[in-house]
Amino acid sequence: MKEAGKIFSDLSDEMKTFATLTIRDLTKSFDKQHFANNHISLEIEAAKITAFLGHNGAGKSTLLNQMIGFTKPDRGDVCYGDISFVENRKQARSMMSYMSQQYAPLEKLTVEQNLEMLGRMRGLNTLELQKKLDQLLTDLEIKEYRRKQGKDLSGGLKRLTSFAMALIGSPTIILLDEPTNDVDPIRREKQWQLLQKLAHKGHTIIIVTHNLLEVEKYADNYALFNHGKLIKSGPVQQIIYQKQYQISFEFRNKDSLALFQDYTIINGSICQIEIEEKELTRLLPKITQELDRKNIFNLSLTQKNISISDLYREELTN
Ligand SMILES: Nc1ncnc2c1ncn2[C@@H]1O[C@H](COP(=O)(O)OP(=O)(O)OP(=O)(O)O)[C@@H](O)[C@H]1O
Repeated sequence: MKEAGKIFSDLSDEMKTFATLTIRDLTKSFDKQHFANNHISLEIEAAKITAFLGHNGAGKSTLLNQMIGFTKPDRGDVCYGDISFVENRKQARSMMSYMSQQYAPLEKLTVEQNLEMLGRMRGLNTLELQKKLDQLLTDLEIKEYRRKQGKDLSGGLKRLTSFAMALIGSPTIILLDEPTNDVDPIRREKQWQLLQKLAHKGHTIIIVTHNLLEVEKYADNYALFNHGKLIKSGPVQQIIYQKQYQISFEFRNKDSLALFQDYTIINGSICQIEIEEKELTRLLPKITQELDRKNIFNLSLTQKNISISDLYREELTN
């Protein structure tokens, strides 16, 4: 097993040595009846943004809490390369930053004092600290609020300060629980752009979010959870490139619809079927046959790409 401190001390600001974060059989029950996390196994790539998705109560925050070591798993492990974060909680916390759903800025400290505190804890010297702090405030367009105390910030500005606190000092692994909530559309874009920059440098970014449009636009990978279980995971682009076809036609005789399993009837005379690309070649000849028998009129075929919202609905609604 590699020495725990070794990988971390090797990392410079422009970090190059990154490992996969491996979650193995992670299980947690708070009441011995329901699983908040139910035997989760997942590999999280370095240099990527991975979005954790799922309904309220699906277990996403519990998983983050176990990764950083705030919650002890009943079983399982989280490993960064060869380092077990469950066995080395201190190590986990020195390599990770965590932005929780609750606001982080201390109320009596100003925005910059909050950031300075975190930057110093992560080992930045005065020069580096000022540079990073200025850069973050500029990138997030919150420079004008730098001398405001935590208690005087709006909800969105608290969220942005918490976000900057998670990023300052460029931790190797960054865990973010709903960081774009309450934030205006322009600054949200800035948040995602910052995360993409960090991912390009090799950082592991994990973000819990309910904003599927943002996931589609900015995240590399997704993991979908339901009732404590991991349902599906993979690259976001893999979903988007799956094609689905929508066939619709006008029918005279309902008997002709017996050919198809799932269809929707619109206005009593139009049948609509959604099929995947691989099903298209099987179904089209049948439909054409029906056309020949003059039961089907006005056939139309449209192609649509599947979005992450389609996948979410398909997997999580019955
Ligand atoms: N400290 C705790 N004590 C008891 N139950 C808890 C605790 N933390 C979480 N839970 C329960 O574990 C389950 C998962 O909660 P969790 O907060 O991880 O879900 P989530 O996916 O992050 O939800 P949301 O999207 O609403 O933030 C829920 O049933 C929740 O009530």
